[in-house]
Amino acid sequence: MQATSDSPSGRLTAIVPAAGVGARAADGTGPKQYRPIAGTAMLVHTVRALLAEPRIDRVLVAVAPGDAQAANLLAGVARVQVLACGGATRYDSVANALAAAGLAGDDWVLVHDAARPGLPADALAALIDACLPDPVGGLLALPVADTVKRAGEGEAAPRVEATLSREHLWQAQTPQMFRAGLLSEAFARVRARGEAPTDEAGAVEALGARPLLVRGSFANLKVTWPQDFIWMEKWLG
Ligand SMILES: Nc1ccn([C@@H]2O[C@H](COP(=O)(O)OP(=O)(O)OP(=O)(O)O)[C@@H](O)[C@H]2O)c(=O)n1
Ligand SMILES: C[C@](O)(CO)[C@H](O)COP(=O)(O)O
Repeated sequence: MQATSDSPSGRLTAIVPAAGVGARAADGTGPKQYRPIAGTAMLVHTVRALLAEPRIDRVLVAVAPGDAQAANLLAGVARVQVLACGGATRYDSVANALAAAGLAGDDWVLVHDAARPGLPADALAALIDACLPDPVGGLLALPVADTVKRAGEGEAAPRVEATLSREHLWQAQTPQMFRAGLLSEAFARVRARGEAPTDEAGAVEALGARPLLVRGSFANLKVTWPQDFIWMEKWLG
């Protein structure tokens, strides 16, 4: 499956992985990206946040094969295309969408989780401003603010095994923005090693490159647990 593109080289394409099942947020109503938040499906909030940025030329939404919900929700929305190319992991879904996107090596790709509907416009603009002149690209992230504990393994009631230093630690968010050529090369490298990194920066790091860390926002929370919906409802409502 190939996404149609009239983008000249150097343009910016967003890829939204939306093929997860949302096991940690499960409430029996299906994948979390379709659950309403303030009356609108999570995925629609996420796509709107990306479309509000004029430098994004098009948004490719990667859904599981056979999933018709995204296509129904986004039918007729300009600059949006739904691709039934989702895979077994987030990495597979993004890699499949990138392969289908038909991009030139120096086109930019901005990958953003469907599960982060609260992306603020200023954080997205700051990421693009920082990455466009950069040779590597980068990601939104937040410096770790809390004391970090490591728990012991296999315990019914987890107990602290160690307190770790939080110095220099950041929590990765999305979007993550890289040139299509660099990201394809990075994905090929990790695939050859039999790895499936949990974010795009992790793949780029495997090439020895050092992505930029651009300060994100708490509002850009990844909706993961049932209680995250309550907070996101307040932010988006
Ligand atoms: N095979 C997969 C798994 C995840 N994702 C997407 O990757 C993003 C981040 O993943 P996560 O929040 O972990 O979502 P789920 O995998 O759906 O959640 P869970 O791990 O709780 O099942 C989500 O937008 C999700 O839809 C995807 O496109 N393809
Ligand atoms: C990419 C990501 O949002 C960065 O924090 C995160 O890793 C995705 O979540 P997953 O649970 O690893 O799919």
